This record gives sequence, structure tokens and C-alpha cells, in this order.
Amino acid sequence: MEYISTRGSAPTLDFRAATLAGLASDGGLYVPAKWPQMSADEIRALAGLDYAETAVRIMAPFVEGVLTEDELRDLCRAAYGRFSHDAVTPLVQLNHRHWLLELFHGPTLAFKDVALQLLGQLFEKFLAGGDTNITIVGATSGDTGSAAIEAVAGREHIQIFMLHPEGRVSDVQRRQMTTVLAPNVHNIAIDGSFDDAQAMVKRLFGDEEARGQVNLSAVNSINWARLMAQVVYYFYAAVRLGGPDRPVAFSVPTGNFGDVFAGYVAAQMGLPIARLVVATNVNDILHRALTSGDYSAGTVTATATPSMDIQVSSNFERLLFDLAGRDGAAITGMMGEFDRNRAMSIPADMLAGARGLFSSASIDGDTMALALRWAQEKGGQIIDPHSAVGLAAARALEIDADIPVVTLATAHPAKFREAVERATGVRPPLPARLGNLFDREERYSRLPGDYDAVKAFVLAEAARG
Ligand SMILES: Cc1ncc(COP(=O)(O)O)c(C=O)c1O
Ligand SMILES: N[C@@H](CCOP(=O)(O)O)C(=O)O
Repeated sequence: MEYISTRGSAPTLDFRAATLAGLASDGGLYVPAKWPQMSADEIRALAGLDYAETAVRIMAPFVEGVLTEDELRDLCRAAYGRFSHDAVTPLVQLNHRHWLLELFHGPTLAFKDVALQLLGQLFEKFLAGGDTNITIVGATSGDTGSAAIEAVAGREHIQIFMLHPEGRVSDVQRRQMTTVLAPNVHNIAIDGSFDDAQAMVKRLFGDEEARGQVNLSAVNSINWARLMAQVVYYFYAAVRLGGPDRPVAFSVPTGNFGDVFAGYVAAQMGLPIARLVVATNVNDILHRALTSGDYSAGTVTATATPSMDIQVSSNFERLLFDLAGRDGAAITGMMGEFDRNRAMSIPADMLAGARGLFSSASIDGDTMALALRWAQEKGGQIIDPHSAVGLAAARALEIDADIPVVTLATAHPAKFREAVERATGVRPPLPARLGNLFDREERYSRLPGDYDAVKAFVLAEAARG
């Protein structure tokens, strides 16, 4: 499989090179040159396979030419062997038509583990025995940070720098990052929002001076391998609900558009998906884009769903690329306009293309809290606020009654104990696997929301090794 950039001018890479590169050198995002296809019989044959084996079947075409099936199987077994639920991503039924797909049984209790546990294995495999060292620079609104740090802490050949917006992640999320004291882990709290942090990361990738000094790599969902691993659970869930012979709808709590784009990929590969619901909080750029074509970033509002406090959604570019007929020059023009004005309009024909599969909803704090209580009272489940945003959107969805609706439960409720307690009266206990999180020493640096300060810090610390 070859990987091409959404902006059309970066070199075509194989899976190994695309994984290590993260962002393309022209500022675009790597996507497979074509979407692999799975026939209905091949999808049916997934029934009964465990998660790791399903992952091998789905991901094999994406790694073709770089990893054999046996190598991929070993990596998947290692990655998914660390989940606390045997099903890895179990389905839980809430009522006759609503389901939760629990994605939080990995080491850091959020859906990010599903991809980052595998990415850690891939980095290890691709760097083993060589003399290439990589410097990962990432941005997090709370969950990617801890999942990435968990996946690479202590690994040879890797330094990781993780930027989080100071004061805008939950205490549990912050401590999950800052109490990891491995020497290759550098946490940085910046004065600003997640969008500011993400913009700095992308700018670093385009900075010749920085690229001349360190070998940059990405763990955010700009890295294709992240999304590839997330495609798997759409198949895994749909097959358990009657797919491919019965279409399924998914509601996806959305910020950076990575998780829901993975659903789009599953649909492109042949999985019958009735609807993909893009569920945002009040930071609603994606809802506005999909309803009226208005892709304009306002200021970020802090909410009880901090991981989704995002106004510039990286992976939307990957969808636009497909909607524009994979025309890299057109995407370069559109994204250039967005970078200059923080706004652009989506042409009507592209919007119509998106609406064939995507619906959207923007959910405010009160509606999110109502969904938390509904899950508690009707479904017997205490869920996290991000998942509640997805559930609220799922319940608002108008869709045929015989189609099962699956909400992606993206985080464990204990990560957001205060918000859950406010809505339900129940304070979810921290799972034992987090151990003595609140007794451990924290270590992180504080920097202003200033690109030059962050760049200088990263280059100096990376040089120190
Ligand atoms: C708990 C949680 N839910 C949902 C999201 C949104 O996912 P995405 O950024 O892939 O749209 C995030 C962060 O990305 C998250 O951490
Ligand atoms: N919600 C995310 C934001 C970063 O998203 P990513 O999927 O692009 O890594 C977080 O928790 O950090």
C-alpha cells in the first residue's frame, strides 16, 4: 500500500515511512492511495474472531509490503493483550436499540489506547536495531497525551514531548501524564488552548530548522496509523449486531474528527453503515460545517467535555480530500485560505457528498447531563461526559427503528469524576490499575503559548537526549 498526501506534493511513502513521518512535508496528511475493499463474505467471516484477529484482517491491506500478516498478528496480540476486558472493545446494550461501544478498557482508560498501544508496538518494530532516533511532539486535550506516554515511556530511540493546555484537562488526565517520570518523557503545560498547542506542533513539522536538528514524529491522529487502528472496532461492533446484513448507525463524540473519520474509512471499505453522527459539544465548528458549510473557528469554550474543546479539527482535511475528488491542489488552496482567515466555506457539492453519510449535532452541557442521567436510569450505566455527548446526539437521530444505534463510549467515567458526580450523584471510583495516581510525584514544565519558546525547549531537551 502506498500513502499520498492530501496536499498532493509530498513524496509518496510506504506504511513504515508514513508512520514514522506523521505529518507530510507539504503540510498535508497521509492517506492510503486507495481504500481497500472487503466483500460481504469477508465481513461475515469476521464473526466469531477475537479482537486481535479481527484487527489483523482489517489492517493487513494497509500494511501490505511492509509487515507480513504474522508480524502484524504479533503486534496486535501484544497491543490488545494489555486491555482489561477480554473483548477489548465490548458492546453494552442500553435499551432495545441503543448500544455503547466501550473503548476505554486500555491502560489509560480512553479510546486512544486502542490505537496508541499498537502505535507503540509499531515504533518499536520500525526502530529496533537501527540507529534512527525519533522525537515525538504531540498536543493533547487530555487523553492522547497519557495514552501516547504510556505507549512509549522508557522505549529506546524515542523522546516524547507532549503539550497540554494548562488548567484545561481534568486532574486525573493531567496526573496520568505528569506522574510518568521516565527520562524520555517531557510534559509541557502551555498557556493557551488545545488548538494553540496543535498549531504549534504542525508548525514545528514545517520548520526547516527544527527538522534539520531532530527527526520529528507524531502520535496525534495526524498520524495515519492511529486512524487505521480505529477502523477495526467499527467492523468488530457491526458484525456483532448483524453486519454486513444489517446496517448499523454510529454516534461519535468528536473533536479532531479522527474517530469518526475511521468510521468513514470502514464505510469506504464496504461496511454497511447507515449513518455516522458527528457529535460535538458547544465547540461546534464541525456541526456548522456539515449543516451550513461554515467551517470557521471561533474561540474555544471550556466545557465539561474538555477533550473535545477543539475548534480546528485536523482530520476534516482527510474527508475534504475525498470529497474534492482527491485533488491535492484544491485542498492546498482550501487549507491555505483556512490558515489565513481561520474560516472557509465548504462548496455545496462537497457538502452534499458528506451529508450522504454524516449527520451532526452540537450538544450543550445541560443536554449532555440529561444523557448521563438517561444512561444511568434507563440503561443502568454510569458513562463519561464525552460519551454522553455522543449518546445525546444518538437519541436525537431520526433513523429507521430497525437500525441499531451504537454510541462510542470514548472514556472511562472516572477520568471526569466531578462532571459525572454533578449530573448523576455518583462519583466513579478510580480503577485499581491507576494505582496511587494522586500520591505520585508530578513533573512538567510550564511555557507561554509562544511557538519560539516551545521550539527552543524541545530542541534543547532533545539535544540533551
Ligand atoms: C474522551 C474523548 N472523546 C472524544 C474525543 C474526540 O475524538 P476525535 O478527536 O477523534 O474526534 C476525544 C479526543 O480526541 C476524547 O479524548
Ligand atoms: N482529544 C484529544 C485531542 C487530540 O486528538 P488526536 O486524536 O488528534 O490525538 C486528546 O485527548 O488529546
